[in-house]
Amino acid sequence: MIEIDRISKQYEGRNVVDSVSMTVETATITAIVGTSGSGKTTLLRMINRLVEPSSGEVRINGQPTGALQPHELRRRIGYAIQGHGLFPHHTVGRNIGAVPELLGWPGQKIRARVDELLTLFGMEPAQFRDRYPAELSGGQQQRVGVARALASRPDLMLMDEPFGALDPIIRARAQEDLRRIQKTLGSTIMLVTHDMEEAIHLGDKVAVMDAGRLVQYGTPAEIIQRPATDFVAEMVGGVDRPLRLLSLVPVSEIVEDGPAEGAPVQTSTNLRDALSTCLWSGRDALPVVRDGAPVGRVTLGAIRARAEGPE
Ligand SMILES: Nc1ncnc2c1ncn2[C@@H]1O[C@H](COP(=O)(O)OP(=O)(O)OP(=O)(O)O)[C@@H](O)[C@H]1O
Repeated sequence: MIEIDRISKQYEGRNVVDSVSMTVETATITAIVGTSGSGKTTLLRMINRLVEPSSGEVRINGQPTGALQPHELRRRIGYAIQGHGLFPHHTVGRNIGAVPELLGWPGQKIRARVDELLTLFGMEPAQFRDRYPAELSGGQQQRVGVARALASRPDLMLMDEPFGALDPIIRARAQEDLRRIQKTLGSTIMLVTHDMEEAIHLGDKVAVMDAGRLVQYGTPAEIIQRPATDFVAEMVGGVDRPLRLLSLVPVSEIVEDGPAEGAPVQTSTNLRDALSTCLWSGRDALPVVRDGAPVGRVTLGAIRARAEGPE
């Protein structure tokens, strides 16, 4: 568990981060979102003490970060930045193994971890281990950057706009990869983004920053349904709020008994996709299957009711 306790940063007498408190549960993703200059990066960097807080403290599993030595902090907190920050003259393998090497791990253990991470990221170790960053695509470099930050199995992984430099298609893939790997490894991740869509898509919790203050901290559904301030409402965007809400809910939640015609959807399909299938195919109910076996139907009426808010 990560506890951020009334942490502030002043520059030239101005609070750029103003008494932010939040608790981050282990094995979750927290997305810190806000406009430019709202203090997101400063908040993130106070967690690994790249920026020294003016006041307040951060505790990792109960231990204040101020009491940890720099090498301890490096081991316990991974950090990945936009543009990847890879060492250009080191191979992929050395880049990923950089922190374990610093920590004095035996070579065999480093190599095993490098190969494990490359495999998790869908990059064949034999093919990629000895390449240099310049010989990789942008998406591959991004994956190596994240793999490097995860290599020492940190208690916490900090990511600053990790997908900022990627084009939208690669970005969606990269987000999915991160989700999958986070679940596999049980990592605790805090990431900064200026994109509310990305925050809602990736975060178990979303922290909205405005002018140095944490204005709302909640689940994506809470942020969408009950924005705490006009600013949050504006960031979420009023118009397609129901659609965003639907994209968070799987069909399994509102499946009911009864018949329906045509091609089925999976229980894991989200309601936004089910709605577009209904509208696209002109049906007011869709059969639902789980692992190929019929389990009932989902109706347009039930999707609409769900879009209007929780019962
Ligand atoms: N070293 C510094 N000295 C003085 N002011 C700073 C310093 N670092 C950041 N600031 C100011 O603090 C405020 C918050 O900056 P920060 O980088 O945390 O915001 P951000 O939300 O991450 O913005 P962006 O999305 O543009 O990166 C800004 O007004 C910035 O100009």
